[in-house]
Amino acid sequence: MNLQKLIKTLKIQNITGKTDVDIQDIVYNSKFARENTVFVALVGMSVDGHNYIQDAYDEGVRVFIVSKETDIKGCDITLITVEDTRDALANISDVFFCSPSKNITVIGITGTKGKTTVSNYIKQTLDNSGINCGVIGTNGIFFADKSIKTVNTTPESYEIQKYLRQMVDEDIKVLAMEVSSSGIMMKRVNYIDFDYAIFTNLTPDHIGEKEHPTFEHYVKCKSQLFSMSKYSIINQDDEKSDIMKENANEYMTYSIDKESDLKAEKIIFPSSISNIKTYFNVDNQEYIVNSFGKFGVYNALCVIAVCKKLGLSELQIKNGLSKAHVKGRLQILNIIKDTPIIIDYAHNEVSLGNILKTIKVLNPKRIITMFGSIGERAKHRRIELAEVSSKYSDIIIVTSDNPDKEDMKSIIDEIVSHISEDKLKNTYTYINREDAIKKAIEISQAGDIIVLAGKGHEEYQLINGVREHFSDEEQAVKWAKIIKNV
Ligand SMILES: CC(=O)N[C@H]1[C@@H](OP(=O)(O)OP(=O)(O)OC[C@H]2O[C@@H](n3ccc(=O)[nH]c3=O)[C@H](O)[C@@H]2O)O[C@H](CO)[C@@H](O)[C@@H]1O[C@H](C)C(=O)N[C@@H](C)C(=O)N[C@H](CCC(=O)O)C(=O)O
Ligand SMILES: Nc1ncnc2c1ncn2[C@@H]1O[C@H](COP(=O)(O)OP(=O)(O)OP(=O)(O)O)[C@@H](O)[C@H]1O
Repeated sequence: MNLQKLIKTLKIQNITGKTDVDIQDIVYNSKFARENTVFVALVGMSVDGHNYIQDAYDEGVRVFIVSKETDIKGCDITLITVEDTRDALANISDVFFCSPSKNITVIGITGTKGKTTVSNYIKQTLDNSGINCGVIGTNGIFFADKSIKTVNTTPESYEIQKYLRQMVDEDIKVLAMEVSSSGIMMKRVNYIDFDYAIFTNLTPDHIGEKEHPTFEHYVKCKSQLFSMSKYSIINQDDEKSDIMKENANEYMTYSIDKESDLKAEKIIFPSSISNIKTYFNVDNQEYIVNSFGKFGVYNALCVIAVCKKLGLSELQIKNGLSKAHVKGRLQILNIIKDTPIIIDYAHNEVSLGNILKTIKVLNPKRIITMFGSIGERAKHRRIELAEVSSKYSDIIIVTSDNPDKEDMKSIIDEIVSHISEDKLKNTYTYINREDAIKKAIEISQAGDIIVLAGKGHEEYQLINGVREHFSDEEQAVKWAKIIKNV
């Protein structure tokens, strides 16, 4: 594409050098820099992309988009200065891939919890009715027969636009995309033409270094999605629903407790862990969701609301929803007789609390909870997870969960220091997550429920910047076979 065309809608402060040049791709990491590309210098949380302009030049790049002064000189350079390079990256990526979001129905899902579950339920329900749907989110990017791993829940704008283009070209009709607050803050979803925005819920999370400075900032970032979208679907029961409504253009609401446009009634929660189906009615129609707790119903309501808007019949929605499952979300392994193992991505207070509270109602002999907490970020979770697990578990096993460059033992010690006095005697610690899973299985007895929390679908452990292969499911199956002879 000609550079003049690529930057035609960019808000440019200053430009030097020639613009009548051919551009074959866009890069924002010098490691991928090559001839005939534009390098966009992003100011990151760890380093500043402007420091890599020379590296990109050495690799052959001659066109740079920057927001600061740079030392780079040369008569062959085109230097475009803008106020915000993240917004510029989103802008030119949209232009480069010919605005694909205008040719596909885009559903953005935001909220502290439920994004992955709702987006995958939507995909499975639509696919089941013959409407091709793609997903972008924590578990990866999925469309047609493609499955691409993601580092971020909401990838960089360039990647979103690139995969949107591929989806449109592959005749995908709908995209269900998780929109994280960091994604909004980092302008990764700017210039996307959202048809629907779904609000699941909001509680304090992702606050701290490298994320949001305050809860208010987190709320504000989330709420921006609703002004970007044509139509919003909002959880009426959530305390923050008013802020989302204020930002919405047109909206409808869903609920369990308050009055709303789509209210779940006659809810029957599962009475046994071996069959976790929840039944409920909406407008006198019975629906089933493979989940438990109120949150399972809230997630299902999001799916019903958006699928109705997309024109699916009640029967189509019922059929699709009743079959929907998501890897690592309330995934139950019934491999040890009378001792179910639940693998769940719960890694903050709300999600772990929800699961443990719901399990408690099923009256297990004991709840054995294994978890850790991420290194370097969201440090408040260490206190919250310790407190919530102390409240509902009989036995606690604290271990590692993506420590990255932080010392694993000190994270574990910090968690343990917040476990309640009465639960300390029933608390074990293992730096190695495999040892922790082994211990949980070793001490389990018939009637217990084991909860392996935090990693869900993840197939790695992030240690010192390296993703080493690790899967809770694989380890649980392995040690159940060895210890319990299953
Ligand atoms: C803290 C943070 O947000 N970091 C994100 C950031 O990573 P980064 O550390 O590589 O950025 P950086 O190192 O400061 O680099 C700045 C710029 O220099 C460039 N660079 C860097 C090195 C080099 O040699 N050459 C070079 O050009 C980089 O490509 C980048 O453009 O940019 C990367 C690429 O876009 C992201 O993958 C990465 O997300 C990390 C993995 C992360 O943990 N992000 C979290 C906070 C996050 O975004 N989470 C949300 C979910 C949470 C929520 O619900 O809000 C998500 O959507 O995933
Ligand atoms: N609507 C909900 N409300 C509260 N908790 C939920 C909800 N839906 C799912 N959960 C719990 O939170 C965990 C994470 O769910 P899910 O991955 O769908 O949320 P998410 O918003 O994508 O999370 P994250 O931002 O951590 O990626 C689930 O495994 C479940 O324990």
